[in-house]
Order: sequence, then structure tokens, then C-alpha cells
Amino acid sequence: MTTVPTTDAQNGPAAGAGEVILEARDLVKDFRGKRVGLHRQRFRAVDHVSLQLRRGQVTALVGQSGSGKSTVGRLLAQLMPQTSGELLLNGQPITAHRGRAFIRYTSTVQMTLQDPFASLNPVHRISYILARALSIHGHAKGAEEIEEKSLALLRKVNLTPPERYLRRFPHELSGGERQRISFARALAAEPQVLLADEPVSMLDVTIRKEILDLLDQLRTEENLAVLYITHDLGSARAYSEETLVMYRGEVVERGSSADVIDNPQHEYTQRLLAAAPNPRRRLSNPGEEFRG
Ligand SMILES: Nc1ncnc2c1ncn2[C@@H]1O[C@H](COP(=O)(O)OP(=O)(O)OP(=O)(O)O)[C@@H](O)[C@H]1O
Repeated sequence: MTTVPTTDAQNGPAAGAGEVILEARDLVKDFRGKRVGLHRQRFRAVDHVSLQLRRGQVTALVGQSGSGKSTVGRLLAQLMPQTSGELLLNGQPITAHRGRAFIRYTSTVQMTLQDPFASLNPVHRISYILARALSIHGHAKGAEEIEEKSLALLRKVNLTPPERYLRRFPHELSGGERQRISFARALAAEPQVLLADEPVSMLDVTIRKEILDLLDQLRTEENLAVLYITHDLGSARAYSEETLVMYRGEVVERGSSADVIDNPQHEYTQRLLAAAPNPRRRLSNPGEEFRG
């Protein structure tokens, strides 16, 4: 359907040499579309997408709204079954949509969502949210260990002093703090992969850099393989090694983030860059506004 990308990394290995933790091969996701006469149309949201997430590296998935980025994230998180294609975790084919298999999978692969308020249950205190995650994944037992590990998780996401946060409810926190709690909850599983779906798009511009710096810090300290889903090319350039560009369900261009964003080959990537605010500045010094 779309033109073939031309960056060097198109068919080769992902940028960098980290070990592959999670791999998607030829993922397809069809949704049921509108009914036309007696037939229901099929809508292909993800069209033969392959990618590899590597230990200690960030891979950015960029594209405009509706291009299929979040659906790829949800498929990788096993929140829904793919129509076809394969997922491999540490080289092993995996299907874990429900039950114990799903819980086991989430011990390795965690996802955080765009709206941290919606994903944190408003009736529970932060202490409960973290305790539950620690217990589900079997990383703490007994009140004392749970509190100690919860405090450590809060420190990891730079919420200090951590004691101040345990008794609070999500609505008592700022958007940035809530996103930090989402990361802390994900880290409670001690995952190898973090799928971060638009982690800063609902946050105030002034704190976006702080949260992306935190993601970068966690990737390094926890040696996580990170998928960074975003519509923002500047931050993809600044915070990821590899960038994949999605258009209408397909990956139309991929390569090192520097190559893809400084020297886009696909016409759609060029259009995305042209539509970005102040694209010249981003092209001349990409990531400037994020790196500060
Ligand atoms: N459960 C669903 N049922 C039917 N269609 C869906 C479903 N989820 C997503 N879609 C459709 O699939 C397409 C891709 O959606 P998706 O949310 O993956 O895009 P996106 O690139 O993440 O966009 P955004 O940045 O706005 O979140 C859209 O047209 C969307 O309407």
C-alpha cells in the first residue's frame, strides 16, 4: 500500500547491539468496521509490523493520531490478541492473553498509559497501588517488606521524600507525579520491557523533559528495553536509539533516530517533520528543547 522506506536499517538489525528481549514478527490487527449491507467491513489497524526491543535501548514508535501506534503497544502488552503474526519473548513464541500466562507475561512486559489519572484507581492510596503490584508479581511479602520496597520504588522515580506520597490518593498528585507513580507501579514487576504509550502528551510542556529524563534514567538503571510511543519527532530524536514511523498501520520508515529524523527518506516522515512545530530548529538541533 505504501512506498517502501529506504533507510539503511530497513531490513537490517535495529540500531545498537543490545540483546533482543521482545520481538514482533509481522503483527496484524484487524478490527470489525462498519456494516455494509449484510457484511461487516474489516479495518486493518496494524499491517504486518515487525520490531525488536533491545535491552537498555529505547525504540520510538512515531506517527500521527490513528496510525496504529497504541494498537501495536497493546498487542505487545498482550492486552488483545493479534489477528496474525508472532510475538517472541527472549526468543520464545508467546501467547498470553489471559489468566496466569498473562500475569507471568506482565512480570516481564509492562505498559504505562498516556493518561496516568485514568490508569490509577482513584479510590486507592499510592501505598495500596504499589503494594498490590508488588504482591501480584511476588516481589514482597508482609507489611514491612512491602513498605520498604514501595519507598524504594518511589525513590527510583524521584518522588522524595517517598514517605510523603504513600498516604496520598492519585487526585492529590500533579499529572507529572501521577506519571511517576505509573512508572513506579510498572517497576514493581521488575520488568525487562517497558511500553510507554505517549507518557508526556497529556502533561504540561514544562515537565515533559523531566519525565522523559526519568524514562532515560530508568532505561539505564534498570537496563530496560523501552518502546516509546509518541507523535513527537523531536523527543524521539532526543531519547531513542531507533525510530519507527507508522502510517496507516504500516511501518513506512525505520532506522537510527538520527538518520530517520535528520534525513527522512519517506515522504510521510518528511510531511510529519514539516508539520511539527518549528521543524527547522528540530532539524538543525533536534531534541534541543528536550535536552535543555
Ligand atoms: N478496539 C478498537 N476497535 C475498533 N477500532 C479501533 C480499536 N482500537 C483502535 N481502533 C482504530 O485503530 C486505528 C489505530 O488506533 P490507535 O489508537 O492504535 O492509533 P494511534 O496511532 O495510537 O493514535 P493516537 O495517537 O490518537 O492514540 C484508529 O483508526 C482507531 O480508531
